[in-house]
Amino acid sequence: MNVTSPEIPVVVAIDGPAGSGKSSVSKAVARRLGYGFLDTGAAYRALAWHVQASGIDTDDAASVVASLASFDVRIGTDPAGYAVHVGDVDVTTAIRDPEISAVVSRVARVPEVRTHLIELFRASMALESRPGIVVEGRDITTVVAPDAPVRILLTASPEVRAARRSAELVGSATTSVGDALRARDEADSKVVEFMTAADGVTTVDSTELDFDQTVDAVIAVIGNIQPVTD
Ligand SMILES: Nc1ncnc2c1ncn2[C@@H]1O[C@H](COP(=O)(O)OP(=O)(O)OP(=O)(O)O)[C@@H](O)[C@H]1O
Ligand SMILES: Nc1ccn([C@@H]2O[C@H](COP(=O)(O)O)[C@@H](O)[C@H]2O)c(=O)n1
Repeated sequence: MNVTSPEIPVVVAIDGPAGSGKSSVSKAVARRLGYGFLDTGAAYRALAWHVQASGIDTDDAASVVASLASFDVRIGTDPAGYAVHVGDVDVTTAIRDPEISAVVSRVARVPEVRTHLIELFRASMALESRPGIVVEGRDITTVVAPDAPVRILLTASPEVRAARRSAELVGSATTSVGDALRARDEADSKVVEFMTAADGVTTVDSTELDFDQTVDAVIAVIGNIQPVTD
């Protein structure tokens, strides 16, 4: 596959449902290829954190939109030194809290929020200095970077996703974790389509694959991208 210019980073777009392995697999792929890594869900999570920290109700769309003016988010694209900041606060760990997962869809459904964050994502992609960038989320293959040379839908069965996620969360039963994933997918699906692959998008189903096999499967899809040298 050819890419138009050596200066423009190759974009690998990856979407998928909650807990499908998007961030961990994308980060590992980026590290292997020497690419950048952009976790777009982290921006929506950071906004949910900012809204709550500002004492705003996440259901109050007008106030959520107003909060964008003070939302100073920075998401690094170094897969080895991944960190998320809002202003001076390192929120890398805080935004993974199940409390944030439970409310993030409420801010992500607001159209002005999506427009604002999509602009930030595109700016970050354009500024990437590595030869490529793996960008993961829900609408990367369809809205953020529909022309990306590589577009992947990363899936796994709901049972396997719940089991993997509950293994991360000490003291959480698989059934309640599964319910939370399902509720988030249901809410997010009303806004963007990520449960089925759009035209031209390759599905990688990791249900029967271990982590390394999944990374290999994604890298196999990326295949032989060759930057065009003039
Ligand atoms: N193929 C795999 N085999 C085993 N474990 C996996 C595999 N893929 C991902 N995992 C594990 O599943 C868990 C969920 O992965 P991850 O957090 O990357 O998913 P995600 O899609 O980014 O989730 P979310 O949408 O909630 O942010 C992690 O513990 C990760 O290590
Ligand atoms: N492109 C995206 C990415 C994420 N979202 C919203 O953010 C939430 C958190 O995303 P994770 O990938 O960290 O799970 C997700 O549930 C969506 O509400 C989005 O809308 N678009």
